[in-house]
Amino acid sequence: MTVISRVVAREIIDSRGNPTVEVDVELRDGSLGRAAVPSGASTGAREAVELRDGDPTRFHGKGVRRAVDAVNERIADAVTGLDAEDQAAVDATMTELDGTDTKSNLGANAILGVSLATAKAAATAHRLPLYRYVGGVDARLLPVPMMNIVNGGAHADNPLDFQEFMIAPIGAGSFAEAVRMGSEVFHTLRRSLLAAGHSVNVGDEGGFAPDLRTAEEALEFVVRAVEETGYKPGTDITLVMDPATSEFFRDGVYDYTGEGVRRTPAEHADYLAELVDRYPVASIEDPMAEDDHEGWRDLTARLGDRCQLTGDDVFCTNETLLRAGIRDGIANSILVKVNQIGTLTETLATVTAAHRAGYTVVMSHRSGETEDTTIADLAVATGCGQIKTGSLSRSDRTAKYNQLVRIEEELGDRARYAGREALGLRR
Ligand SMILES: O=C(O)[C@@H](CO)OP(=O)(O)O
Ligand SMILES: [Mg+2]
Repeated sequence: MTVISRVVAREIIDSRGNPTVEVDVELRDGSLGRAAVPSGASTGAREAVELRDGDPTRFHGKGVRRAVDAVNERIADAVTGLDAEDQAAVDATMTELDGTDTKSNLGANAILGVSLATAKAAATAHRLPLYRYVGGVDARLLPVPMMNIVNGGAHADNPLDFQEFMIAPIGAGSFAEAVRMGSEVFHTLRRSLLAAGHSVNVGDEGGFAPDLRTAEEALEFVVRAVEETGYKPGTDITLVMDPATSEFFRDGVYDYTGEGVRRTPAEHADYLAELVDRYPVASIEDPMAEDDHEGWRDLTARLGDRCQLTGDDVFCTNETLLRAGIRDGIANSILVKVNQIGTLTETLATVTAAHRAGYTVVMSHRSGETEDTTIADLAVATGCGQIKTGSLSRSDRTAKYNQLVRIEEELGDRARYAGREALGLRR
């Protein structure tokens, strides 16, 4: 009874006020799956293509009517009658219909909406929560949240060159406790920023966007907020950064425009190593730019045994790019974003390839999000042990944290909180 009987897409609004695709997949037994598609701002060059209309008279050219039409007029016909339980077949049907390597024909936003809604519909038909339908009986590991409390880069209009400064409550006893700890630090930070005369307006992912210039200034504020809240930096709560360096790697140098400094790849690596020495930073995402493979290799050899180095733009959740990186000694971890690759099947294949190679996996949101909480379930389903889904002040972000609180409650005694081991932390 898990045969797909109806597929409908529509244009909805995301957390930045931009249009995005939402898809309903209905099965013959009446089960409904609904999924909304996220969207990035600092995107990797090799991500699957998000189809936008380019018509300046609607949504300043950002409309997704073409992607919605692709679902309603082409994908719906192709997948109606297929078994929603056969996720791989549904996803393969769409990628074949698309016919390109980048999903630029139908749009990765169109394809992903159908892919995720199909899984959700099948889960509903089986009366299973999504995390258990996808992950099976062993899906009971709650991820360490990486909570983004200071925003910069492409996600805010302050001068900070680095995009994200996060806290990860590795010492919590449960996910709910991790959320409480994060929320407490968030409010302490708010007070101390205000006391120092800074704005406490927030950026795209809900972290504060104060007028700071250097990573050191941001890290000082965050470490102090952790301490003032009563937690031990590095033990109870560790720090995570996403400098999103592809955004400021130009002509072979790292161009810190906010700070007013240009660093060669070697100087930039020295700088990151210094930050790791001076602050309890356990994980850095995109420390090197997507095109700076040499820099990536050198940094991995230099810092990889004491810091999680997570590839976002460099891998784009793409199994082929990941395998090349594994072969070349790039990174020791991968950020996984469903819309970078465009189907659930390919996402899961990338997670499996990473785990087989001993790479850690961080499930991630995009800077443009909706109330959809699929990634919370996927973090538990894959047992990856880490999720990055923004701050504690916007519903598009808290929706994921709250879903994980519910999952933990539902699992009861079976739930385990990933804790410090999830980041590959041995020290
Ligand atoms: O760089 C990132 O990791 C993401 C999410 O935080 O940002 P965006 O969705 O803008 O690519
Ligand atoms: Mg990133």
